[in-house]
Amino acid sequence: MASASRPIVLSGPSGAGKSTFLKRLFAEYPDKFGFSVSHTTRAPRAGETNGVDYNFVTREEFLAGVQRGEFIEHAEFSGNLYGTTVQAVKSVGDKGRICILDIDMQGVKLVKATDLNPYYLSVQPPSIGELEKRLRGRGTEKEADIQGRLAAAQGELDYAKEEGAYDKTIVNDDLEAAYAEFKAFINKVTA
Ligand SMILES: Nc1ncnc2c1ncn2[C@@H]1O[C@H](COP(=O)(O)OP(=O)(O)OP(=O)(O)O)[C@@H](O)[C@H]1O
Repeated sequence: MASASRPIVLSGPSGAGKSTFLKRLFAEYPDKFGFSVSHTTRAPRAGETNGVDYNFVTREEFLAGVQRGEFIEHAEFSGNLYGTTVQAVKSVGDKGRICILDIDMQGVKLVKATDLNPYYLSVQPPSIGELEKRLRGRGTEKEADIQGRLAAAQGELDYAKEEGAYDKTIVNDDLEAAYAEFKAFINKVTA
């Protein structure tokens, strides 16, 4: 299989800079990457298209897929099921794009149990103190939520230290330098 079709898993603590990197990457390469389309049992909202915004399915269809082992992960939020199938990730590659999965450590472990064979990339803050500063600076979370993210961050960093957990780790200290390192890795594995 051509290496260009292997997905890329991007992980690391909340606030480490994953979205910042991806925003820049997608702006630089608008046609090269894509995200998988999730499945959901919630009803489509006005303007949403099946297969584009979500794969809209019934609860029965969703649960049958789970039974068949088709989902990488799934969860229930306010009465509706949401999840990602292995096929949804493969479909991105079938359309000639490289699928990027922006997921946490639990997600990484689940992806490792599939046959997707992605590259695993960890983005890390220079320190927990700096991470806290950035999360506060972002201003998108309430105090309790920030504490939860900081508590989870240590677990993410410990997991990343395990042998073979990631193919590459980038410490996002100076943004320009870190983004350059990120881009170089992506370009190398998608060349
Ligand atoms: N190198 C950097 N130096 C200073 N601030 C940064 C740097 N990289 C990112 N930031 C800022 O830190 C905050 C967190 O970054 P970002 O939202 O990209 O994190 P994330 O890993 O995507 O988090 P989440 O998993 O919660 O989506 C943002 O406000 C961003 O602008």
